[in-house]
This record gives sequence, structure tokens and C-alpha cells, in this order.
Amino acid sequence: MKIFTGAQIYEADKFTIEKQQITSDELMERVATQIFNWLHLRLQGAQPKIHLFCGIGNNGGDGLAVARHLQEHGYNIEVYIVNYNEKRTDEFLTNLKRLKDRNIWPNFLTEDNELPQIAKEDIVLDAIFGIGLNRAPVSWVAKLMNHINNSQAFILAVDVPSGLFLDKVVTDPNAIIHANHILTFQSPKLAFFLPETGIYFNQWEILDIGIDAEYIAKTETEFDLVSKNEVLQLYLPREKFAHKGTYGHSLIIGGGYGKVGATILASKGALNSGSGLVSAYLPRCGYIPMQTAMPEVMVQTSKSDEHITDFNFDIKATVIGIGPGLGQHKETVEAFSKFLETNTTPLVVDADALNILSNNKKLLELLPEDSVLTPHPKELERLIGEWSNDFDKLEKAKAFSGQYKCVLVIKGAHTITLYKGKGFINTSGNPGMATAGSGDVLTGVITGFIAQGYSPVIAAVFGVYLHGSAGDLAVESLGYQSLTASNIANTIGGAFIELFRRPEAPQAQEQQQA
Ligand SMILES: NC(=O)C1=CN([C@@H]2O[C@H](COP(=O)(O)OP(=O)(O)OC[C@H]3O[C@@H](n4cnc5c(N)ncnc54)[C@H](O)[C@@H]3O)[C@@H](O)[C@H]2O)[C@@H](O)CC1
Ligand SMILES: [K+]
Repeated sequence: MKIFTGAQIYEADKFTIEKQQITSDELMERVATQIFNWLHLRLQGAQPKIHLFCGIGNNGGDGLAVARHLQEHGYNIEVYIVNYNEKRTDEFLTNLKRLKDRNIWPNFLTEDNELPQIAKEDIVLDAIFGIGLNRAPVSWVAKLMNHINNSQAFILAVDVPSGLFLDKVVTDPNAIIHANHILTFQSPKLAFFLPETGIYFNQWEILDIGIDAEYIAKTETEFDLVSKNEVLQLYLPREKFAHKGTYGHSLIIGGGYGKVGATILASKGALNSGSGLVSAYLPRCGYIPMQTAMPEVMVQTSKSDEHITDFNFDIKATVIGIGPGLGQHKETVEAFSKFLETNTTPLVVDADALNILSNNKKLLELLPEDSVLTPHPKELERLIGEWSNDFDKLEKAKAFSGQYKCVLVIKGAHTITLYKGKGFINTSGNPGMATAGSGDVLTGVITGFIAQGYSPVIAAVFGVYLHGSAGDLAVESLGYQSLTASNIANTIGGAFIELFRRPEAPQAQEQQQA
């Protein structure tokens, strides 16, 4: 799903209005009807007090139009105009007049007003600011926002939590609504998925307001959201006459004394994601553990017992996943550097292999084009340097992936894969996956996908999704605390099956009664 910028959303509204020959007011009415239906479906006529806080722009206009629908259906409402600005939009004014025509008189709030009483059983509709916010709200508005947040009432945000910018971080953490739920229009917003800006709400949901399909199809976006629908289109079906050679040969390189497990997890990831063959190259101490844990994996060893000191293996791999448990021993660094000078096999680079590259940036130039790098935040910082905020991080990471022509996978709650200036934001996964070895499994999964013939960027996007989805399935029976990397690796098969599971068809009325 495409993630539009603020400018694109305004453009999409304009395009839709012209093409569908509707007025801006009619588009707002669609929005308001959808929000009203959402609330009505859930409230079913229940009568909690609904406080509607409306700004003076079109976000406020949405709020006023919802207020009218709620009043027409007998709900118990209180409307407030948060009068932070004199520049009211036409749509706001039209909807204000419609309210007044129905004898609904909003409370106009300014700096001098007392803060309204909100009980924790009440509902708040937050329509103070939408995507038009371009500077931090003034202090009395921030105070009001704080008051709303502290009420413990259920807060439903219209389009975005008021105070959230689309393209920069919040400077005053007191000047933003903490929403329970966001009803956002047509496209999710980038800020929902970044660690610094994604903390101001619990859930988001898209309302389809009928933005023109042609605009959506033809407009290129900098970021896409990746869910099941997107990855299903990437899936390469298995052929009837396939043999193990059809699906490639993954080689996992890593491991050291006390860290052989990392390579076992990565090998499991590669094997379970469908790699035809998997080999591992380890120091000698890894030979028995690997052969015992993974009978399917072929093993060769470096000369030394405790860490890799040479890359003299005799394995014709389709792709190499390197780094889990590798360590940064002087001899390992030297051997890895030498290996990079001649290697042409596609690489997935993780963990200590990334750290070695960070310590010697010249080595980055030796990576084969389209290598996949999978840093966690600390490893990313070592690679690209410090960033001032999440938006700055994305810019720096994008520049890095362009400079070194690589696929950069920024691991996090919403892992972002960057390639050729475009970002793919993952939606699967859960906090239980922040556990030892989870990244090693991911390295293996991406390696396994490349082995099967997926391009590196698709392998990364698909692999990240499937890895997260395996975590989501596994957590259902284990809970967040007990989820382990082995569980994730063992549930990859389930995640494949889940991809093709269709939602259950609703049962016919007669059958239910029988
Ligand atoms: N036809 C349309 O344009 C549609 C707009 N929609 C709604 O319109 C919203 C965007 O509306 P607007 O562009 O009017 O903007 P907002 O309603 O988000 O903000 C209102 C105005 O306040 C001013 N402002 C920004 N930051 C401020 C600050 N810190 N203090 C004081 N004033 C500030 C800006 O001039 C801004 O235009 C969307 O989020 C969505 O809710 C929807 O109704 C869909 C259709
Ligand atoms: K809002």
C-alpha cells in the first residue's frame, strides 16, 4: 500500500474533486459519514458523552460534520471549537453554519477558558489539527491537549493525532494528543511507523474516502507499506518437476567459540524458508554442534578451533549469509577482508560482519552490488553515523544504500527495507521478537529467499514479512516473554501456510440455525 506525503494527499484530494466533479465540501461529507458510521456501529445507540474538539481548518470541519450526524442520530454530544487561529477554512465555516442551523452551539475555546470536564467513561473526537499542522501548537492548546490526554477517556483521532507532523518529529511532547485509535484517510502516514513518532497512538485504521483510483495507481511514493496482500504478489510458486538444485544453495558463514548457535539459527532460517541446499562454514568447534542440531546442513570448517581464520571452503553457493556469531578477531577481520576482494557471490551481511565493515568503510566498496545489509539500530549507527531524528535517519540510510548500491534493512518494530531511494515498511511482527537470535533467523530467511531466485530486494521485503509473521503465529501459543528465535524459525512453515489461508466464508443463515 502506498504511503503518500502531505503534499500528495492534498494533490489527491484536488484531483478527486476535479475528476469526480464533486465539491471539497462533498468530500468532507464522505469523510464525516464514514467516521460517523464507524462510531455508530460500535456505539449502537449507547449514550456516552462524546466531546468533539474541532480546530478551525478542514480537520475541524470534519469534526463539525461528524457532530451533525451524531446529533441527528440522538447522541449526547458537546462540541468545542479550539480557536487557535483566525484563518478558518470555507468547509469549516459551512459546517459550523449547518450546526448552528440545527441549534447546536459549540463552545469557543480560547486561552482564557476553563478546561472542560471530561469523564473517563466519555469519548473524545480529536479534530483539532490534521495534516495541515506546520508548527508546534501554542501553549494554551498544548495545555488543552494535555488535559484531554489525562482524562483517560477513549480518544478517537480524525486523520492523525493532533500535534503529529507528517515529516518531522514532535518537538514538544506535551503538545500532542495520545490517541487510542486513529481513523486516517485513504493512506497510512509515514510518521505512524517510526519509533519517535509512532508512540502517540495504539491503533490506526484506514477509511476509504474514494480518492480517485487513477491518482493512486499513477503516483509514485517514496514509501510503501508491506502487508500480506503485497507479499502474496511476490511469491514464486514451486514447480512440479523441481529438485533441490532448483532452489539454490545457501551458505551460512559465522560462528565462534560460544556462538555457534547463531549459525544454527541462521541455517534453520535458510532451510525453513525454502533454500534447496544449506551449507555452513564455521570454526572447528562448530562442527559437531551444527551436524547434531541440523542433519540437513552440510558443514565445512576453517582451520582454527575457535574463530574463522580463513575462507578456504569448497562450496559453490548461490548466496552467502555472513556474520551471525562471527566475532571480530583480528584474523577473522583479515580473512574476511581478503575474501571480499575476490568474492562475487551475492551476500547477506549481518552482525559482526557489519561491524567489521563499519570499522573499515573501504571494505564497503568491495561488496557485490545489491548485497543485503541487515543492521539493528546500533549497527546502523556504526554504519551511517549518528542521526538527529528518525526522518534524518531515513535520509542518511537512503544515501548510504545509494552510495554502496545495497539493500539496507533497518531492523525495528516496523523494519524498513531501503533500496534505490524507495522504502518498504513491514507490518508483521511483535515485541516478543526482540529476543536473542531473532536477527540470525532473519539473516537465514533472506539468504534462503535469494537462493531460491528472489531478487535481493524482494528477498529482503518478503523475508522480513515472513519472519515477522512467523513470530506473530508463534506468539499466539507462547506469549511475548517465552517466544524464542528457535520458535520463530520453526514457525516459518506455518507463516507460509498463513499467507494462503483465506478468511473463512460466512456461514449461510439456515446452516447456523440447523
Ligand atoms: N478536501 C479536503 O481538503 C479534505 C480535507 N480533509 C481534512 O483536512 C485536514 C487538513 O486540513 P487543513 O489543511 O485545513 O489543515 P488542518 O485542519 O490540519 O490545520 C488547520 C490550519 O491551521 C494552521 N496551522 C498549522 N499549524 C498551526 C499551529 N501550530 N497553530 C495554529 N495554526 C496552525 C494551518 O494554516 C492549517 O492549514 C486533513 O487532515 C483531513 O482531516 C478531509 O476532510 C478530506 C478532504
Ligand atoms: K486530528
